[in-house]
Amino acid sequence: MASPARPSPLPLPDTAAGREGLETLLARPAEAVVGLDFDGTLAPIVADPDRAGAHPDAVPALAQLAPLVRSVAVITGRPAEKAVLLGGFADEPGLGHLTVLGHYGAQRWDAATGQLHTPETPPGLAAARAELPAVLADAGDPPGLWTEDKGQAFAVHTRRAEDPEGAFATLRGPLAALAERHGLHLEPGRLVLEIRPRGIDKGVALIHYVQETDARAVLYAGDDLGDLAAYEAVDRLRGEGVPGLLVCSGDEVPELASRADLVVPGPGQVAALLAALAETIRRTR
Ligand SMILES: O=P(O)(O)OC[C@H]1O[C@H](O[C@H]2O[C@H](CO)[C@@H](O)[C@H](O)[C@H]2O)[C@H](O)[C@@H](O)[C@@H]1O
Repeated sequence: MASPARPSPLPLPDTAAGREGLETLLARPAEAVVGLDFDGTLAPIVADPDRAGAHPDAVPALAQLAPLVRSVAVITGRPAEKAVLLGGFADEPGLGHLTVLGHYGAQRWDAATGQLHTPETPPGLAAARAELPAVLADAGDPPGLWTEDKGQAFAVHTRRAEDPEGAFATLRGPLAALAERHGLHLEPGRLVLEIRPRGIDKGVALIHYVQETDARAVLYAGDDLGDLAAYEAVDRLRGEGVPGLLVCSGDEVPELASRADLVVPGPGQVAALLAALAETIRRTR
């Protein structure tokens, strides 16, 4: 397949598989799905999760790219409605067909209908939440913790603790045991330990979305451990003949960065990549 000419801002992936994924996306954009994580990928990491917002270049870049590809999905650990709000995704020209898969794919919001589909609250969550204060107290109640109640899940943040890394390490085992006792899953992330339902992850969500849209190429960008399942899904899709490009936003999580085809410094450069993709597709079609 002939490679379309690329303008200089479009970086070249480090791997042959990534280059094939990029070339396929550029050659047949109308068959491609773009999947994007929110925090750390579209939105810079900040101390207060309620004050996270999309990078100023992210939504304009997405709005340029979305009409040129088959579909764009934001796949996030956030509740979908929270990501829509923080991202400013609703009523955005160009994003009329955006899908936001929240709670690692358990929940779905579609811009086209404005409808939000939320599953039943998982059994065990209320009991785990009630037990949390005792678990934190037994672990010495590290000062400066903040618990985010997400409805279908809850997350203990250590970013604003006196010793963020130390508190994370101290709490990981006890919170894993709490999740286990209640049939739930512990999802570790960037200075956050989240207790959420089992049975769904970003990989399952991405595979379903690619199947639903009958896509023949995929780009996925993420920054954290919760994105590893989506990376594994792209590997599986490649094995089934669907080329893919794995992008990592920043290198704070080596488990992810080491598996990426392309590492960019952060959300500003993810936005620049999306804009460069849109520009290249427009120039070469
Ligand atoms: O799947 P994502 O979209 O990446 O969401 C993962 C978690 O992101 C949020 O926490 C992270 O971002 C915060 C704001 O920048 C930061 O303060 C925190 O340290 C990060 O872990 C969010 O608060 C969680 O609910 C998401 O699960």
